[in-house]
Amino acid sequence: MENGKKILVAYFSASGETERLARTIASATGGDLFEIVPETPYTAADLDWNDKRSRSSVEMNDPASRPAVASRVADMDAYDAVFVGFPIWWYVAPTIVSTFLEAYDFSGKTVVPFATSGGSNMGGTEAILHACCSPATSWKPGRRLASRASEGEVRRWVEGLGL
Ligand SMILES: Cc1cc2nc3c(=O)[nH]c(=O)nc-3n(C[C@H](O)[C@H](O)[C@H](O)COP(=O)(O)O)c2cc1C
Repeated sequence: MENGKKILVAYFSASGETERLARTIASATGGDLFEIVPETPYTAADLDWNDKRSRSSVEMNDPASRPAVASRVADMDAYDAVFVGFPIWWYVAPTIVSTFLEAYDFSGKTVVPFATSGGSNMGGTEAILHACCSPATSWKPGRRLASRASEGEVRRWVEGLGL
């Protein structure tokens, strides 16, 4: 960023919408991108919310589920602020986002959640995700944005965060 803060934009995206927004945030902040890639990719059948037995339904019915992530951020220590993006699944973040947050120590860093969705807002997801981080994390209120939000809209939001 212009103030010299190093930004990471980490995101999970099953069908590309959150990835699009993550790229806009990275471009607006000069941040690095990191994709939270599942060790086992989600198939279309896995994402079927009409099927109670689909992988996403089973995982989201079990808040303790922690789907494995395929790789780690090489140098998390280098970052001052980490944006963490995801699609809203069943009104909250996919549990793989908890896997990601629990794998690092965010003490002294700022974490900013963001999401895309079919219309739902962040809802109760911030409390769930905040609890995955050390109490010494500076947590900023997150935001649901359109996946096609403009760089100007993203910049106005980021400026208001006071990073
Ligand atoms: C399993 C599943 C559950 C979803 N639940 C919700 C929901 O509760 N509310 C909502 O507005 N959208 C919901 N959606 C829609 C996604 O949040 C939306 O399509 C999102 O932009 C997809 O992002 P992605 O392409 O980065 O994966 C759900 C999608 C899936 C696959």
